[in-house]
Amino acid sequence: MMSKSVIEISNLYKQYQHTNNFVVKDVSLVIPEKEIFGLLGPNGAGKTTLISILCGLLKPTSGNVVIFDKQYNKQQKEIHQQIGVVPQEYALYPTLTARENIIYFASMYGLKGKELHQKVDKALKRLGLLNFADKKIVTFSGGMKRRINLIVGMLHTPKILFLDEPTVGVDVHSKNVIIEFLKELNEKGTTIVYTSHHLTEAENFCTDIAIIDHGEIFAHDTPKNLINATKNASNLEDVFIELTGKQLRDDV
Ligand SMILES: Nc1ncnc2c1ncn2[C@@H]1O[C@H](COP(=O)(O)OP(=O)(O)OP(=O)(O)O)[C@@H](O)[C@H]1O
Repeated sequence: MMSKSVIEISNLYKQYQHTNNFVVKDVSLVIPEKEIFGLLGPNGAGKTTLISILCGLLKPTSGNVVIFDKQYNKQQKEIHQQIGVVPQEYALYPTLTARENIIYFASMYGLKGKELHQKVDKALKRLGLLNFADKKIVTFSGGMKRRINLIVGMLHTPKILFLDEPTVGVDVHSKNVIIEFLKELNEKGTTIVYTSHHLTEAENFCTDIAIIDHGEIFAHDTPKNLINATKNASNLEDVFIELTGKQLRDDV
C-alpha cells in the first residue's frame, strides 16, 4: 500500500529578482510519509532554492507547495510547527555555548523544563558532543557545528526534517554519525528531505532520489530503479553522468 503523501509540489517555478532566468523550472513532485528523499545535483542546479521553498524560507514565483494538506500563504505557522529545518549555513550564535544555542532555539517551539534538558542531553550524547555542551560554538570544528545545527533542527521532533547538505565539509566520522542519526529519526517516523553532493552516501541512505540540473528534475525514483533504468550503470554516479553529462565529485 502506498504511504500517504506529506509534500505535494506542483508546477513550481522560481526566478530571483533582477535576474533573467528561472532557477527552478516546472518542478512537480510527491513525497510520501516516512521517505528519505534525496535531491541531488551539481553546483548551481537549484537544490538550495528548491528546498528553501519547501521549508517556507523562500517564496516561489509560481506553482504550489502543499505540506500536510496546508499551504504557506494560509497556514505558515501550522506548517512550521510540524517541520524542522537544517540550513547549509550554520544558524548558530558563535559566542553562546552549544547547550545555550540549542535551548534558545528549542524554546521557540515551546520546549521547556525537565523535558527540554533531558532532550538536549540525549541528543548531545547521541551525537558525541555531551562533553562539549558548555563550550562556545566559536571553538567548534565544522563537523561539530554541523551536528549542533542538526540538533537545533530536530529537537522539537518534527514530522518532516529538511536538511540542505548536512554532511558537506565534514570528516568521515561526523558524516557517519549524522547519517546514522538521521536513519534513526526516520525509523521513528520522521520524513527526511535532504540535498547532497554525495552520490554514494545518497545511494545507500535514500529511499527515493530526484536528480536536478538547471532547475529541472531529470529523474525521480528509488536508487535501485534509477540504476536499473540506465544503460551500463552500476551505481548512482553512472546514472548521474548519463543524465546530466557531468561528473559529480563524491568529495568529503
Ligand atoms: N539570491 C539569489 N539571487 C540571484 N540568484 C541566485 C540567488 N541564490 C541563488 N541564485 C542562483 O540560482 C541558481 C541555483 O542556486 P542554488 O543555490 O539553488 O543551487 P544549488 O544546487 O544549491 O548549488 P550548490 O550545490 O552550489 O549549493 C544558481 O545559478 C545561483 O547562482
